[in-house]
Amino acid sequence: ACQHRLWPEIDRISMEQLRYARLGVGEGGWQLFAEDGEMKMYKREEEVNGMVVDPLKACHMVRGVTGHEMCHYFFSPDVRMDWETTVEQMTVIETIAEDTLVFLQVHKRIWPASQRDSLFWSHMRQVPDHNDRDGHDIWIVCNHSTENPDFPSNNGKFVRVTLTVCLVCQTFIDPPKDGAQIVRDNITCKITYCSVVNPGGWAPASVLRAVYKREYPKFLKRFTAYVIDQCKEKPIMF
Ligand SMILES: O=S(=O)(CCO)c1ccc(-c2ccc(C3CCCC3)c([C@@H]3C[C@@H]3c3ccccn3)c2)cc1
Repeated sequence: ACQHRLWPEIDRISMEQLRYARLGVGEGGWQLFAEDGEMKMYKREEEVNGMVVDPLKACHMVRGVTGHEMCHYFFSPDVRMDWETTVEQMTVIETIAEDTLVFLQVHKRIWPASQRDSLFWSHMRQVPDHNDRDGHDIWIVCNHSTENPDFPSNNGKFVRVTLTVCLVCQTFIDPPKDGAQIVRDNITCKITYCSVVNPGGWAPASVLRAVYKREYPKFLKRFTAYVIDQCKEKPIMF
């Protein structure tokens, strides 16, 4: 992967997104728009050329899974269609490395907007976390739009969205008493999910904002429930 032409961009954007995810929501005009238990969703209202591109930042605490497990299932193409209900087709068009893939996805049409597709590299990485006492690393998956001459955007069929998404997960362990073995009940995963999606072509602001408001909470709740369900009978992947 390190000699691939995209590697410098992949490395830079992934680390930028890690820093961005770890910034609090105290400053920068974030407004809380959805809450569900431990999950808090914030957005900023932004438009580019009259198109809604509202950045999103979601913070969540999930008990019983590790950050490695959360990122593993988010990254894996094999299980994508099991939890990602807003995607109609998903293809891996390039394998840059075992932790770096290029996806082409066709998203379900959201009336009255025209149907969208997305083409993005996806990179998973473990990052040592210096200021974390119990020494558990941070896992990140970063998805960022890219181009590929074999799959030109606006090929007449779909409008190509551009996106930058990151899932940053940190594992916290509440060690059991008397040195007993760690079980899932002793584990909590702190998730920060950030996303900026540019619709790539005009769509009514009111429709897009309603879609964002409805779809993001559903998406994150469904994904985290899926990971909990997949992991509960399996050995812990730290
Ligand atoms: O986290 S991921 O990388 C997981 C891999 O699939 C990812 C998540 C979401 C998208 C996405 C793509 C298109 C659209 C819209 C834009 C105009 C018409 C379609 C949206 C809007 C934000 C709303 C939305 C949010 C969540 C789920 C579906 N819809 C989101 C892409 C990738």
